[in-house]
Amino acid sequence: MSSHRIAVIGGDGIGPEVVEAGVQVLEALAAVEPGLALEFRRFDWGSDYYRRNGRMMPQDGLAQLESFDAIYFGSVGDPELPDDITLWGLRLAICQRFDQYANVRPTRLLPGLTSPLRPELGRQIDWVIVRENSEGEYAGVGGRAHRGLPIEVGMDVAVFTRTGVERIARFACDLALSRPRKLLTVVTKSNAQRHGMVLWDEVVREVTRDYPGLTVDWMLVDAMTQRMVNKPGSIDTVLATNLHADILSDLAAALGGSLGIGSTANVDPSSRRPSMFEPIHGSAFDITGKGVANPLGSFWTASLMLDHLGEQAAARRLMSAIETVTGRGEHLSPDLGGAAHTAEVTAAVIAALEGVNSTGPSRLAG
Ligand SMILES: NC(=O)c1ccc[n+]([C@@H]2O[C@H](COP(=O)([O-])OP(=O)(O)OC[C@H]3O[C@@H](n4cnc5c(N)ncnc54)[C@H](O)[C@@H]3O)[C@@H](O)[C@H]2O)c1
Ligand SMILES: O=C(O)[C@H](O)[C@@H](O)C(=O)O
Ligand SMILES: [K+]
Ligand SMILES: [Mn+2]
Repeated sequence: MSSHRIAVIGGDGIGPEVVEAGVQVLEALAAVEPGLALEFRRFDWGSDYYRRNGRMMPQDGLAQLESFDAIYFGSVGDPELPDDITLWGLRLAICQRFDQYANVRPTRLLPGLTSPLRPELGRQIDWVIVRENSEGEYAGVGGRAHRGLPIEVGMDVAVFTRTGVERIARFACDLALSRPRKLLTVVTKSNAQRHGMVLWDEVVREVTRDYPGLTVDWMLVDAMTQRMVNKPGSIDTVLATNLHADILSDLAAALGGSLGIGSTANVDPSSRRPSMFEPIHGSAFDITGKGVANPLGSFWTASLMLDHLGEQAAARRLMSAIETVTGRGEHLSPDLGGAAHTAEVTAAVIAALEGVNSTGPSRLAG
């Protein structure tokens, strides 16, 4: 039985809190799931590492990660450091250099959770957002000049390449086709952005022609937000640019109950490099260190990681343990309207994994 080697990068803020909870859950899962073996190696990279070393990860950081089967990630971002330094120094450095160009963000209203939408609408949420994860508004192309002068300029150039659009469109079409509704909504803003977004439209349209079994519709990104709120049941798989999908997926997670449950897979579909799995939220400075961060997003992404590693039975078992806990509603964190701490939610999911009846908050609090 071969063991999956997982690089663990908790990062900053609540990242280490939810990722350590996730490692506990994965270790408990490996103990009960026949044939599942996981090996974890932790990397203390992030903002504290930056304060000590002047960089977010070592110079050979990517080389160190390359041999792992997957990366399990928390978040980056620190109140004392510029967000662009932290994000580009760690998360984007990994996503871009490992060419994890497909970012997959599922949202479903889990049993027992309450959507801020009316109940009949909330129940309809079952989406996967595919985020282009290598270029677009996050290409990193641009610059600053004439600093401090009245003519100072700052530019971020959104970059769309035929190759980049084509490969993510194919990925989204394949994913949409694998889901029962075979429905893809393509998000754009080609009314205002008349070069890159028009190329996006043209190339996506060409690719969708190869998928006659797929129903495809198109939305401008602003109107997409109201469709998510007003007609959630009309949406299944969504393809959007790097920035548009970043924004839409926080909205999606919130509509599904909380940003704390949003999960994501940063995938290199060629499998040449490890893919990276993380909750979609950030460092959450307002709750860091309080022990109340919702770990369910990091558990859900752990399930995505298992699925990616070919461990479908284990992935399903973890997901159903998460759903057992949300369905019972006894161990929900404050963002979901409960009072449970991270450790209690974690213990409840572990108990559900082991098939043990959870006996209530007091025992699990210990
Ligand atoms: N992928 C990443 O690592 C990533 C993602 C988003 C933001 N960030 C960074 O994180 C920092 C903070 O960003 P922000 O405040 O815009 O977004 P955020 O996601 O950190 O927090 C937004 C709000 O959601 C709440 N929240 C988030 N996750 C939660 C959880 N698991 N349980 C309960 N509540 C939760 C927070 O308490 C906060 O009120 C910034 O430095 C930003 O750059 C990093
Ligand atoms: O823009 C960012 O900070 C990141 O994309 C982050 O928000 C994410 O969703 O991963
Ligand atoms: K994150
Ligand atoms: Mn985001």
